[in-house]
Amino acid sequence: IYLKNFKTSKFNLPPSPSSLPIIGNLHHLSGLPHRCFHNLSLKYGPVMLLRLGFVPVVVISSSEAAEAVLKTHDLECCSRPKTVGTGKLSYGFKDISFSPYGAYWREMRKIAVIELLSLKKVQSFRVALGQNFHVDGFVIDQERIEELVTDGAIALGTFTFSDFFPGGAGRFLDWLFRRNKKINRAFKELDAFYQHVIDDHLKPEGRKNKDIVSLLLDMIDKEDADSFKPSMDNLKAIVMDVFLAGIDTSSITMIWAMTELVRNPRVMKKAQENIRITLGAKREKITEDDLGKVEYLSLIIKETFRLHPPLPFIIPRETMSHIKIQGYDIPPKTQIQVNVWAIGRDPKRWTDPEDFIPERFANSSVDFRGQHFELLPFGSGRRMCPAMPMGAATVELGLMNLLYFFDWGLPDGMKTGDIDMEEYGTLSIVKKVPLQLVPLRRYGCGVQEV
Ligand code: HEM
Repeated sequence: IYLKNFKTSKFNLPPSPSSLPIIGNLHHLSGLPHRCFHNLSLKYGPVMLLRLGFVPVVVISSSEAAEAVLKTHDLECCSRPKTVGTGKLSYGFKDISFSPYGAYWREMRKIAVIELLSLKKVQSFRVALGQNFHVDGFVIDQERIEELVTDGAIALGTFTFSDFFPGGAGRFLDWLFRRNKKINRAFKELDAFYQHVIDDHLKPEGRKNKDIVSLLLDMIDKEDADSFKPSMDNLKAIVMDVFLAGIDTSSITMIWAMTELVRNPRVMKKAQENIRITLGAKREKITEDDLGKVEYLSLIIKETFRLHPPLPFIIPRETMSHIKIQGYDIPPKTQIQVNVWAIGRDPKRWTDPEDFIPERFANSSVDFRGQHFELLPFGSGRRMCPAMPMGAATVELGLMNLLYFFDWGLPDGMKTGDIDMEEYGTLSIVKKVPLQLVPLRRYGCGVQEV
């Protein structure tokens, strides 16, 4: 498996006059791919070609090239490549995130945007999952649920040999090295969990809950012949999207935000002062009505998304026809990986790119809604995250609660310099060593030592 400078690839028309240097054998490249490709892009440019087996993969690492893919050529780049892992966990591409572009995806996405993921549904979604965590007799408890989110996200991002060597050879290697084992195990447990959630909703008292699952069950029951009728597999596939794409991404962002705040006491202090002054003393509760009130918190969230986008490569795209990106020819069926992590740390775009400085967004119109290609945590274009308002609101509400009600410190003997920043994961990137914080004082209704 070789990584080549894209300029030297056979896709480049007219052919590049330069020779065909091989940058390196993948075995010699160390670190997680988003970091590794960031370093390579600084040397070789923002558009690179990677060959994985028989599959050409183009890696994009600048805001200009990302704009060309996600805006100028959005329609030609809005399908998704199929992998064994995504196919298995999405019940044969019956979800929204991994289904190829076409009529089926359009139908599912419409339902998601109109019915399921609008901001007013945040509350009902939360209640639905909360109830189902604690049903007696079901082996999956809160702790296992948390692990399942991680295992599922890892299975989605796991590559098998068949993904890059289609046909018998790939299948044989997968069988030999048991590459599908983890994917199948995660699928089995997740499927049992979704089934349990559905069974619970089918009980008379469960149907009263107007949440994402009961909405889909209502659609299955509908007699109307003209409207789209999801199957049980559709339903489970969408619950998979919500469960893995939704929960994982928001919690990862909150953890990285708290990590950066503890490492940067000046920012933490300013954030808490801003939140407490804006919301007033003696609050018992902070709710959705408080969203958008604290300007400095919105800067912190942008800065967290810049340095730690939970999906460092947005979900991969696949070209559907021939396109040209910055003068390079890219044929159909090429996988495109947009490295938003690298774009967020591009030294040409950001001053002191590695430092956590929320103030860089003050007096700036740059936000994460898919119109500014230097900050793309939710992607952009037709396949952009349909739940962006819900995802951003969940992060803001979580942080506001943590920062208003508590002062935070590190466990005894630990200094800010000791906080481990290592990352871990395949599709979504989490903090490898769990963040440990100690609540020191409680605010609201009088200050108390904890
Ligand atoms: C902080 C929170 C979140 C982040 C950073 C995030 C990020 C993303 C990204 C980068 C994509 C791919 C976009 C592209 O290809 O251009 C995506 C797609 C998607 N996200 Fe999110 N997401 C978040 C929250 C959520 C939540 C809460 C849900 C569901 C409840 C959700 C459901 C989806 C779905 C269904 C897709 C696939 C869209 C499609 O392929 O048409 N996401 N998300």
